Amino acid sequence: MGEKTTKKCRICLMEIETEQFYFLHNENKLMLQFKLLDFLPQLNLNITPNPIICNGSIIAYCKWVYTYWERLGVPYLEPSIPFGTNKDVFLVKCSQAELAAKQYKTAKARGYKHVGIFGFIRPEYMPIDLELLKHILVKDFNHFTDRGFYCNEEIDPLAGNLFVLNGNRWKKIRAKLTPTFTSGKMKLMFNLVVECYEKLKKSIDTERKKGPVNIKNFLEQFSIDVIGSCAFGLDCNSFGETESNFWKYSKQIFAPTVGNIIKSVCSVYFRSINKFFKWKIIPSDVSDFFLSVVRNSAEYRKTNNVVRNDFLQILIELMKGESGLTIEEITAEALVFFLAGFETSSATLTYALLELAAHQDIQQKLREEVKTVMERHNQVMTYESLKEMVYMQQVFEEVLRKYPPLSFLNRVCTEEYLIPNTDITLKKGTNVLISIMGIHHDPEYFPEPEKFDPERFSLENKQKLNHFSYMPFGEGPRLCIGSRFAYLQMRIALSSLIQNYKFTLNEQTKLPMKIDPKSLVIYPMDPIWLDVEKL
Ligand code: HEM
Repeated sequence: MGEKTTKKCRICLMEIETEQFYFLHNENKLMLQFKLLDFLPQLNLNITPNPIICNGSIIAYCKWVYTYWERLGVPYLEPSIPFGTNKDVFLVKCSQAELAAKQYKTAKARGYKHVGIFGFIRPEYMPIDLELLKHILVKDFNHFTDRGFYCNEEIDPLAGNLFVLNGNRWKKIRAKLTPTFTSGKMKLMFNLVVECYEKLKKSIDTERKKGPVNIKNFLEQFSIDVIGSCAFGLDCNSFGETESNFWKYSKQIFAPTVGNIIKSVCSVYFRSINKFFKWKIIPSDVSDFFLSVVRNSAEYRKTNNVVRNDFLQILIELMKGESGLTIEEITAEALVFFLAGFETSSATLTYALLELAAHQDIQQKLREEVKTVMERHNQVMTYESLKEMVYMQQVFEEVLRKYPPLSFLNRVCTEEYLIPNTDITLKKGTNVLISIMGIHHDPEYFPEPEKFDPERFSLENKQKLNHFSYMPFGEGPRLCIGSRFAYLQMRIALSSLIQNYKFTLNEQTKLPMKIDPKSLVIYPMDPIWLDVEKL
């Protein structure tokens, strides 16, 4: 065994083995270290602390921080040292989505219009009142332009993507990418998605003969194929026997390893730690893989005069001209289309099939609509024919209400902000958390929220909805850029599946379904087993 290296704690001056540094060392001390890293450069103090004073002062410091919202006059939820109000997420008892929804529900039940919470020792603000939401997301957007994630484009170029970028950098890239998602561009990608669906169908056909199908896996593979084809110009062969590199590296980004979890937590709550250690969000081998895929595809297309109707082609075009994007920038965007689009779309399709299997009457009604529209179009599926499937849209809207894949929105206060109709000022740097799941499950807006009922989104009922009570794709200038594409692939898959197969719940499916507490997107923890009968 090699020699163990040690590191000296900068607060209590103890020697600790490097690999155990984060885990065995007292968490509280670590928290204070984190916080001091934020403040030390500004204070310019020469501190020589000792362990006993350190422990006591940490607790005192946390207690003082936890009076933050009280001092500001904002009602708050009771925190505990050192997790703040995030304890259940950290003990992996529930997902961040469920916790935020619970916090929303508690605050609403107490009649609060907004509530203060704490991510460790960082105060976070959660608006409850829909008018406040409207201000933060739309009317006063210039005070909340960023999500507040850490990103260092110099050492981690692929992390500098649309989802993470801040301020003017975000504005510039968003303006360049917006034309990528027009209806015209979506139409051009239609056939690429249909090709991926054909592979899904073939593979479901083989699998269903063997017994119940774990539908979640199949829809994941379909989504990977779609985005691999459209954003990277690749045939990912996710349904193949051997594991493709694309599948392997993609999974690596989402893997809930201890390292990934620490980095993600720090990138939201302790940004200065990421800055200090120069941590990369995207591991080097993953970055190298995606960069080489995009570089090779771009060069191949240029040399062989190949033009393909996909995102990559549009991104390659954006490299032209003086202010054109670099190869790193276009790779970062192709990658974010994948990261933001893969699990969200596959989770929505999975929940749709789960609900349809549990509600045979809704499944049959949807099948009849698909058949009628297909007959009207001589059995030819087109971009336009899919849009005629009004009930299917209602089904998706209800699925996205009940299971919003990205179930909370992040913003950070980028300029001091006077909360409307109060004398309370939010400080620059305050994190804002909006619980979409909480709002979508609020009986004031959606009576009997646990009931799956696509009629909520009939033309007539939709008109009665408060716009800000339903936002599965977010709201304001930072809303999801890829919703059209998500709908394109989801409509193609669902209409074809429903036309060809009947889905029923298999007894192996555990209900009520549990959400994976380690996943950021609300994702089923266990497989969803369905019996699939060919029609
Ligand atoms: C059912 C599928 C999807 C859902 C529910 C969803 C939901 C969301 C939500 C809630 C946000 C945050 C919006 C906000 O902060 O206001 C977001 C942002 C984003 N989404 Fe999606 N999304 C989906 C599919 C996709 C797809 C397919 C793509 C790309 C091809 C995509 C690309 C993005 C990007 C790039 C952002 C960041 C936008 C920005 O900050 O300017 N999403 N999405």
